[in-house]
Formats: sequence, structure tokens, C-alpha cells
Amino acid sequence: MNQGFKKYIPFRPEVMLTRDWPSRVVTRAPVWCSVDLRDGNQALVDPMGMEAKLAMFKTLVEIGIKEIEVGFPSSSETEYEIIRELIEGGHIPDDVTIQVLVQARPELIEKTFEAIQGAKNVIVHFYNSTSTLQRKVVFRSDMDGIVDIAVNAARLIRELSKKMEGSGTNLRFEYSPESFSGTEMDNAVLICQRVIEEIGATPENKIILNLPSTVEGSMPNLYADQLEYFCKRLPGIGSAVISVHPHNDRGTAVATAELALLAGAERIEGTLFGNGERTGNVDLVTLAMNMYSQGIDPGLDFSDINRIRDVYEKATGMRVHERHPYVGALVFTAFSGSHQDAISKGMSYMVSSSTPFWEVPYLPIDPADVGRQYEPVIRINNQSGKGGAAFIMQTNFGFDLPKAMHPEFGAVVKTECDRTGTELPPEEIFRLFQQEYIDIKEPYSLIRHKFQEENGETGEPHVVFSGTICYSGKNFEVTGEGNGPIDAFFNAVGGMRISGFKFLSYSEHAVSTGSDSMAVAYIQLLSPAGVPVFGVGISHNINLASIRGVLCAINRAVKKA
Ligand SMILES: CC(=O)SCCNC(=O)CCNC(=O)[C@H](O)C(C)(C)COP(=O)(O)OP(=O)(O)OC[C@H]1O[C@@H](n2cnc3c(N)ncnc32)[C@H](O)[C@@H]1OP(=O)(O)O
Ligand SMILES: CC(C)C(=O)C(=O)O
Ligand SMILES: [Mg+2]
Repeated sequence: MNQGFKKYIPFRPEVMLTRDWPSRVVTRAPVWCSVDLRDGNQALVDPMGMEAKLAMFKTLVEIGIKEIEVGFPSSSETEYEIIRELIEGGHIPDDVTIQVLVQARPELIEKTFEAIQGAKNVIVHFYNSTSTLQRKVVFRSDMDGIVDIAVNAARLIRELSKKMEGSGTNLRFEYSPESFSGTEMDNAVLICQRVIEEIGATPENKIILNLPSTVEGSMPNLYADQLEYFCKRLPGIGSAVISVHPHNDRGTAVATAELALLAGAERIEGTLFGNGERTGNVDLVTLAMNMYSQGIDPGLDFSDINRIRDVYEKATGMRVHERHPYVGALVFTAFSGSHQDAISKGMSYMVSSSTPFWEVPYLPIDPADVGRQYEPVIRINNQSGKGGAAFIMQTNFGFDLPKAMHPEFGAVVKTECDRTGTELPPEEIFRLFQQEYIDIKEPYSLIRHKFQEENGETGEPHVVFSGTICYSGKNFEVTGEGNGPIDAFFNAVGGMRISGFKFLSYSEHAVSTGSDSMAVAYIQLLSPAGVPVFGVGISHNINLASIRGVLCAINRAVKKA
């Protein structure tokens, strides 16, 4: 047995006697901040260049994100130049604030202030790590030393911003005690309190305190406990906006962010589709759409999610997974029979009931809300049921198969799925339908036909059928009369060894084939052996469609006998 787990130190929860967050609910959207161009960018194999960053920035603005961390200007000339282009090139709308990140180091802070000259709205975001582990192995310092790093940076930032007064730049500040979730909460409170004082934050001019789970190291409820503990104990909390910045190391960043909103967070930093260091930052798309699906306006526009995904994939070189919530190629698709059945019934219910709500099983949101209405919701493989094949025939080709026919055609499709072992695309489903019902011309086929309709003495309809039927290569002239075309046809062919069939059901509808419109008839007969069997006939003429349907059913019954 692998004993490797013994080397890991378990997370030590904050001691909480009472907690308020579990009984709260989320009722409104937080302030969203995108860190795609910084945290997302720093995690890429090839960081974004000018073109990619500008394209992503434009898309983030179009989505409606008002605070965008555009980079780490002191990190490289590339980063610096991109930020200058954003400012000088007029790419930043007046209601959007750019955010720039910097370590709590004087030379880097100075360079950062150079980079932001001329911008209208800027958040200068500075950070230093405060965790027990980083104090020990990276900074080799006690807590006082770590507090000094943050306080000195805050002092310099205040001085440099004083010099910018009157320049037209609206400056705000953000401080992150990086690795907050790995820090003793009393130490996190202490350092943030000192930063608030040093930077001179007030309730009118708040500082953003961003509390990252830089490396996600606990269950989301324990992070929520930390946050509530911090908020309840921080003197001067009225001078701060509480922000969170969850990473996804345990795969629970979304839950962490959601519980953080309950515990006091007002702002969330994350990225599109969760790109970012290691397993990524919290995914803003999932968070926003989770709110949307609870009837809360997230204030972000993801109505054209495919376009946003395309911009993202091109800019980052990353791929969005097929199962990614709300976005992945397969998330609005069902292969399995019971899901297809329920979705198809839910779709019908939406039309027949006119409900103002979205009430479709297995689809948490209406795919149309993210611009996904045109893709197939139902796809067919050997996990699919009869309803799925019927749904494809209806939605893709306009054939409304009678319910009693679903098991029969479903079995044809299932056999083919088992044979190929692969998904069957809609064209293949239609080819099977054609092969099974339309192309079957043996042993009986209709060579020539004529109907004469007249009213009988008492006014009831009277139809005479006459025609030529080919049976196994030999032609037979037949005539028959009846009270309708099917009846007359039955009587005409009654002598041709096809007596013994009983008529069970009939339905028909129009189907458009390109610009043309045809009639399609579904005929169900009971064979002499007592087996119900369907036939399908198509023609411009409904009478001809019906008798083609009868012959199809007979031919199929003979073939199966
Ligand atoms: C959790 C996060 O995502 S934080 C953001 C991380 N992002 C990045 O690092 C991307 C951009 N970074 C860079 O380009 C470079 O790291 C630079 C330009 C910022 C700094 O480069 P350099 O000084 O050459 O190297 P490096 O990053 O290794 O610096 C490490 C030094 O900074 C110190 N340091 C690291 N972070 C901080 C901080 N936030 N505040 C103060 N000092 C810090 C380290 O303790 C170390 O000090 P030492 O030299 O005394 O041992
Ligand atoms: C710089 C900070 C906010 C960060 O990215 C993190 O802690 O993950
Ligand atoms: Mg981060």
C-alpha cells in the first residue's frame, strides 16, 4: 500500500464557534474582475502578444467586465508596451478600469506607475505572500518582516499616487496577502489592517482587499469559514472591498467562490473558462451562468459563447473541454435513451404549455441563451432509445413518426449502432429510414395505378382502384372497389396471396423536400402471422402515398416472415 499520503500536512481549520454564511443565499452578482491577461497569461506556454491581448481585452469589455487586470507591467518590455498601447491607442472605454499587478518591491512599483500614465481609471494591485510556508521557505522572515514589506510598498504607492494628483487618472488600490488561505487568520487581519492604515483607505475611498486561495488547500466550507472569520475581525473593514481570487487545485474553485459570496465577498477575480496557474483560476463563465440559471442577472453577457470561446482559444492556445459547463461541445447533447426521451418531452411541454419558465429535464439552461440553439441536442449511438431516432427524424427531416412506430424504427437504428459501434449522424438515420421503408420494392411493386372517385347512391364516397402490380418479376392487372383508396386497393390485391393482412392504423402529414411539399403516409398492418408491421409511402398525391405505404408494410412483413 502506498504510504505517500503520510507526507502531507492536513489543512488546519480556523476555530469557529458560530458561522453565519451557511444560512445565507446569493441574491446578486458580485463585482467581476478578469485576470485573464495577467494570471491567465502568466500560466501559458507562450504568453499572449500584443494582438492576442488586444483581442481578449476587447472581448472582455464586450462581455461587460468593468475591472480588467491587464498585466504585470514591470515584468517585461512586452507587458509594458501592451499596457501603453491599451492606454495610448484608446482601447479602454471610460467605464472600464484597468488593473496592474506588482510585487511589493520599490523598483517594480516605480516602473508600474510609469506604465499607467495617462490612463483614466486604474487599480494598482500589489501583493506579497503571507503564508506560514512562504514565510518559512521563501522569505525566511517572521511576520513582522512580512508586514514591513507590505507597509513599505503601501507607503511608496501612496507617495507616487500623490504625485499623480491632478493628472486626470482616477487611482484605486488593491492589496493581496498572497496565499491568504495558507495564512493564520489573525496574521492576515494584522497585515491588512496595517495596509489599510498606511495607504489611507476610508469608507469613501476604499481599498480592495483581495484574499486569494493562491493554492487551493481545503474544502470550500473551510475557506468560507476563514473569510467570515477575517471579515468579522478586521478593524476598518468599512474601508475595504472584500475580493476573492480562488484557484482550482482541488477542483472546487467555483464552490469556493460561491461560498465566499455567502461569507462576505463582494468581488471575484477569475478568468474565462478557468485558465490560470496550474489547474487554473476560478471560471467566470461558470460562476456567472450558475447565477443566471438561478434567476439572478450576472451582469455579464455570454449570449454568444461560441464566439467568446473562439477568441479565447486563439489568444491562449488552450482548448475548452467538451464537458466544460455551459460551453463544452457536448454539454447540450444527450446520447442516452432516457435522457433523450425526457428532453424531447420537455421540449414539447415548453411549446404546448407556454410556460414562462425553462422546464426541460436534463438541460439546466436553455441552450439558446448561450447561442447554442442550432446544434443537435439529441445524438444517436447504442445508448440511445427509440425516442431519439424519432426526434432526429422529426427535427432534422420533418417526418413525424407515429408513436406506435417508434419501437420498430428504434430497433432498426439500434441494430445499426451495434453493428458499427459508433455514433450515427442524422444523415445516416435518414438513410436507414429510406432503406427500411422507402426503397423496399420487393416482392410487390406498383407499376401503374388509377383511382376513380364517385359518390354512391346514398352520398357516401366510393373509390375504384385499377392498376398493375408486379410480383416477383411478373405483372398482374388488378381492380377493386371500396369506400376509400386504401379499402379499394386492399380489395384489388386481395387475391394476390396477400389476403390475411388486417388494417390497424393510418396517419399522414405533409413533408417539405426542398422547395417541394409531399404527403407521407404511415400504414400499420397486422400480418397473417399476427405481427404488427409499419409501412411508409411518399408521394405528391396522398392516395398514392397511402397505397405505397400499404405495399411497403406488406413487403416488410413478407421479408420478415
Ligand atoms: C500568485 C501569483 O500569481 S503572483 C504573480 C506572479 N507572476 C509573475 O511572477 C510573473 C511576472 N514576474 C516576473 O517577470 C518576475 O518574477 C519579476 C520581474 C516580477 C521579478 O523578477 P526577478 O526579481 O528577476 O526574479 P524573481 O521573481 O525570482 O524574484 C524573487 C525575489 O523577489 C521576492 N519576492 C517575490 N514576490 C515578492 C513580493 N510579492 N513582494 C516582495 N518581494 C517578493 C522573493 O522573495 C525573491 O527575493 P530574493 O531575491 O531576495 O530571494
Ligand atoms: C497575485 C495574487 C492575487 C495571485 O494571483 C494569487 O494569489 O493567486
Ligand atoms: Mg492567482
